[in-house]
Parts: sequence; structure tokens; C-alpha cells
Amino acid sequence: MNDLELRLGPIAHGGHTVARHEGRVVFVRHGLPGELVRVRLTDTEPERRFWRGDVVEVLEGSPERREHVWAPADSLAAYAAGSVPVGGAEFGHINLAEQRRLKAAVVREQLSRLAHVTLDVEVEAVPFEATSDGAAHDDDGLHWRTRCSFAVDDEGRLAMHAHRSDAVVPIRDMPLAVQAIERLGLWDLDLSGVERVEVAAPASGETPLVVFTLAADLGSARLSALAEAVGDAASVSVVSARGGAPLTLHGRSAVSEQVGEYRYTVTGEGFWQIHRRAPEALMAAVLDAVGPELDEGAAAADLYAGAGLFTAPLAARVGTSGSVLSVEGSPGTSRDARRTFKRQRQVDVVQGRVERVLRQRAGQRLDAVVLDPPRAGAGREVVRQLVEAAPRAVAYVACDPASFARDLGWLLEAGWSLEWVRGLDLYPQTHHVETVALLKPGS
Ligand SMILES: C[S@@+](CC[C@H](N)C(=O)[O-])C[C@H]1O[C@@H](n2cnc3c(N)ncnc32)[C@H](O)[C@@H]1O
Repeated sequence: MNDLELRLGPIAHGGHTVARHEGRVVFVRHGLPGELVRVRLTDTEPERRFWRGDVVEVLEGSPERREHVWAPADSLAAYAAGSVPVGGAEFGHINLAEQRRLKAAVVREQLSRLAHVTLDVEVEAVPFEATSDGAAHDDDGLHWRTRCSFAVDDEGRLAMHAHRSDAVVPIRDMPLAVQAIERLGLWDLDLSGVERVEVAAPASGETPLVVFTLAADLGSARLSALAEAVGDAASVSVVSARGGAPLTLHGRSAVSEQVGEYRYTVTGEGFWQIHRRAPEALMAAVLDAVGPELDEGAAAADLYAGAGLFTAPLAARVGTSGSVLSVEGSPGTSRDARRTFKRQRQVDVVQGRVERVLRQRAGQRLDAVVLDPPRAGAGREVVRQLVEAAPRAVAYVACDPASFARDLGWLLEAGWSLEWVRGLDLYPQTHHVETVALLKPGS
């Protein structure tokens, strides 16, 4: 089918604008509300109620449009060159203030539609710390990713996936990544035999960790060549094509992260917040929410705890006479938490699914809970268990406003109240948005 000329409607959850063609909805990426554009359809199955497409030409642009911050993700440039845009910066053509207004509109819309709550939520920028060279201080929405995941193309070049596609596009820069990742110059390496490359660069500036996941088993000479190619600039591990734990080729198997006075160990398998200022920003918001319930001796829970980002301040607040139940499903990440908290006897690190652990602990006192589920949200069963446990306050940290609004709707039905919700721009240049909310049970 030929391209379509479409007038773009409002922004929707998922990062696209909504347009219509002959009665059918078309979800269009890389545009802005109000624009008149030419759209290349990417998903047009005839029986589908809606189609998808990318903007390839702007006929009447929005005043909020600017030159894209990163060429491989620029839809206009990519299609003009006969390629496709990579995912990961689908808002890069929009000025930052407007990106945040659009994200706030999506949060408000989800809260209204799914939780029947009308609230004037804003999405705040996450302030960067001043650096001695001043380079990273500007709020330009760049150089924030301390975690990156790359593909490798058929010629062994570092690459990234196009959105909702198996297509991979080689890249030679990554301006969303912290400079420590850019400086590794992974795009100069021959990565033949590697399927995926994960990089973790601690915000402290300590040595990064590179994890190569192999496409097929490689001999020891090739593995040594890979480690040597990276050099001393990073620790290097490999994960065999058959899976299993990473094998350290060179340097350390983990990175250390420091957030305020707390120090954490995170291995190559472990979860950590991506934006370099996210840990501080989220910790502060969570403590604003549940801090007043965390007296010495209180019982707290950190659910979906990851490597224990929030477990540490909770443990400090409740002290040795209190308790913190820290629940994480991923074995590797939970192992990281166990390592970090092994000397803190008030912390109980449990590896398992939150729904199962809450069932086992039913009846146990809980004064305050931090809930930070993955994109799918906590779900009905966990919400039911929380209502039953009746803590005095819950800090709900959400990376998906739709699943958050759905869970919130159930809590409100159970008589809970939403005290406040804040939006944080932890993913500049993308449509993603983080929210933190304080929820309390009915009296
Ligand atoms: C958004 S992350 C938050 C981690 C941590 N709170 C942080 O900020 O670093 C969600 C975590 O939940 C874990 N997870 C996903 N589903 C789970 C489940 N059903 N039970 C327990 N943990 C789960 C994931 O492995 C991931 O570490």
C-alpha cells in the first residue's frame, strides 16, 4: 500500500499519535498532535481494527518539532536513506518541555479512563548534578542511560532493533548513554559470534561492565580476542549461547552503585534503574511517601525490590528493632540484594513472586509498603493481598501509567485513597514516564 497523508490527532499511551483513515484508527509514531504528515504504514493486516505507521515526511509541522537528537532514531532521515528508525528515542524530534507535557497528558488520560480520577499531574525533569567540567549539567535529555542493550548485525557490527521488528540497524553513536559507555567505542569492534551486548556503567564513574551473550559457542582464542578488544576500559563477561550465569573474562563480575550513603552490588544479570539520577530521585519520592510511617521498630516491605534500592533506606529508618521484607523474583537480582544486605539482620531478602510471598506471609504486620512492579503492574491478586494486609501507606512506583491506573482503580474500589501522584521524566527522548504515588487505606 502507498503512504497515507494524515492529520495527526492526540497523543496516546504507547508513544504514538492517533489518526484516522477511512474510519480506521492509525497509530502513528514520530509525529506530533496537529501535524499534517505522510505516513509509511508498518502494520496493515486487513482484519485489524487499527493500523500502525511512521511519519516519513512532514507537510505541516508543529512548532514543538525540532531536529532529531539522534540520526539512527530519526524516522525522516532513516526512511529517506532506505532504512528504518531504531527504537529507543521515538520522542527525539520533540522539544523536551513538550515531551513532558505529552507524557503528563497520557498519565492524566489513563488515570481518568481506568481509575476515574481527575488530577492535574505534571511530569518533572530529573535535575542533573553539576559536574566539574559542566558537560553533563545541562538539561538536554542526553547522556542519562547507565544501562544499554545492543543487538549485533549479520556483519558483526553493534546495532539496535527497529521498533516492533526483527530488523537491526548498525549504530556508531548513542547520545542517550552516559559518556563512559560512548567512550568504550563498541561500534569499532568485530562482534561476530555475539548475539547481544549489555553494558552497565555505574553512575559513580567506576569501571563499566560489558556482558556479551554469544550466538554460538566460541573458542577460547576468540573469547580472549573479544576481551582484549574491549581492553581495560571495562570488565568483560560472556553468557554462553546455552544460557546460564555469566563467565568473567576480565575484571569484575559486578558493578557497585552508590546512592547517597548506601552502596549496592549489581551483577551483569541484575536489575538497576537506567537513568543515572533515577535512584536518588525515586528514593527521595518514596521516602516522602512512606517516610512518616517508618519509625524505629516499624515493619516495612519492599515489593519488586530489585537489588534493594529502596530496601536500604527502609532498613535505616526502621532500625535493628524493625523489619524489612525485600521481595524480588529474579534469582540473579535477588542474589545481588542478599549480598548487599547480608549484615543487616532486620532485612529479610526473599527470592520469589510477590503474590506467593504475600500469601505465605498473610497476617504478618506491615506498616508501610513500597510497590515497584514491572510494566505489567501488580495485578489483581497482589492488590487484593495488599488490601488485606492494610499497611498505613503504600508508595506505588510505576513505569507504566496504564497498569498503574488499573491497579489504582481496584484500590480505590476497596476504599483506599490516592494522596498524591508525581510524574518523573526518567526516560527523556522516549515516550516512557515514571510515576510515584502515595496510597492509603480507608479509615
Ligand atoms: C521496575 S523493577 C524495580 C526494582 C527496584 N525496585 C529498583 O527500583 O531498582 C521491577 C522488579 O520486579 C521484578 N519482578 C517482576 N515480576 C515479579 C514478581 N511477580 N514477583 C517478584 N518480582 C518480580 C523484576 O525482576 C524487577 O527486578
